[in-house]
Amino acid sequence: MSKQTVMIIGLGLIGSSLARCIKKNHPNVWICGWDKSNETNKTAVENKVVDYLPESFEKAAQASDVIVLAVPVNTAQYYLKELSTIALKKETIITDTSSTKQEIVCTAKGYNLNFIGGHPMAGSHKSGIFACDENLFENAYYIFTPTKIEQENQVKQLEELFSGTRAKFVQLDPKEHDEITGMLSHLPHIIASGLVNQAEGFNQKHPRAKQLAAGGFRDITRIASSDPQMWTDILLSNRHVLLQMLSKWQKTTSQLSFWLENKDIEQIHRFFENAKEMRDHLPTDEKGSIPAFYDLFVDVPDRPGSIAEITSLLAKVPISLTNIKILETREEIIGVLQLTFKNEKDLTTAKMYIENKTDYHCRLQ
Ligand SMILES: NC(=O)C1=CN([C@@H]2O[C@H](COP(=O)(O)OP(=O)(O)OC[C@H]3O[C@@H](n4cnc5c(N)ncnc54)[C@H](O)[C@@H]3O)[C@@H](O)[C@H]2O)C=CC1
Ligand SMILES: O=C(O)C(=O)Cc1ccc(O)cc1
Repeated sequence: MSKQTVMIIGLGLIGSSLARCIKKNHPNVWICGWDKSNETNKTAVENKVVDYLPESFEKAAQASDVIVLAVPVNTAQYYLKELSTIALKKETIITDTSSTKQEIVCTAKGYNLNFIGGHPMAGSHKSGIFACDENLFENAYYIFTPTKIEQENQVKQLEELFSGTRAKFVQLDPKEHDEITGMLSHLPHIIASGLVNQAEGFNQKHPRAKQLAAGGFRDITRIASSDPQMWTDILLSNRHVLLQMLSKWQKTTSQLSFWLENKDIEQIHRFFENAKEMRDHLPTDEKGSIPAFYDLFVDVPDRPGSIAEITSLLAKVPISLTNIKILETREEIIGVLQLTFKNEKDLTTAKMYIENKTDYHCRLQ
């Protein structure tokens, strides 16, 4: 029997990370990559993210057992149309990674394609192949949106193929998927970007504000650094759901204005109390739709080599440090080192190590 062939269209953050996950558990699967960017294609082959780049899109699609669309939402629609004109193998499964599901599932149905919508609910504000991370999906939810009972077996095949993601596979109806992600992912992106935009005007009037931006503002606006084109596509694709959510959000802000005008202490307190109650009971040990980022902030003193001291100290400990960033927020110190870990255990171990072996001050926010 010939090797199973998987074609991945779009080798950016999600496509390249998925390719690595497939290879991890299925080294014999033959992965063929297709991206519009020559540089990305070159990087993918050089780093063995994919096995080969075909010359003919049509021939590659015909030879594939699974085709993964890991391109922007609108582009995925275009590829469905292309694939509908090609005589694929009867059993070939087409899946995607798009952040919205109703539109694409409907398009695929229109073309009578053997399509199973997919959405790994993990990612990053980074994009492109250089952000490739084979641990990106670990413990995150990976949603499939099959629409026919007969697809059950094919969902199992995809789960097996993607088992290297170590994600938690779940199934949702496409409409429910878009409502949930609208609430938990798309609306938060709108609000985060709105806050940053509002602060931009404010900063012009108060130049020192930017320097002081830290803590809460930084935390809740991280996702505003995401790719603008990707989010334009997502919003337009889920516009019906988001229009309803934005209208509800407007009611929330009007309500707050009203309480403030009337100095309604009780209502304002209840507003924060409700939110705290809900937030405190969210699961914390999984990525889910609210990505878990385990950050440790270390105040770095004005001493040469202090950053190197911390990083070399952590290199001796078996923990997974996923990101290091230097934040300059206070004038009396060089800055604050933001260390991001994969999980809470690693964060706690690192904090203990730094506190035991140095005199640097560690904070969780
Ligand atoms: N970034 C994230 O955190 C997540 C993104 N998604 C979804 O996954 C999909 C891919 O997102 P990312 O990998 O983050 O984006 P990305 O920007 O990192 O990668 C997209 C890739 O598609 C390629 N591409 C664009 N147009 C193309 C075309 N016409 N033909 C071939 N290749 C083309 C680009 O060159 C790029 O390499 C999107 O639909 C996004 O909504 C899903 C979960 C998380
Ligand atoms: O970086 C973050 O916090 C994200 O929100 C990542 C993300 C982006 C798009 C998705 O469809 C799912 C997850």
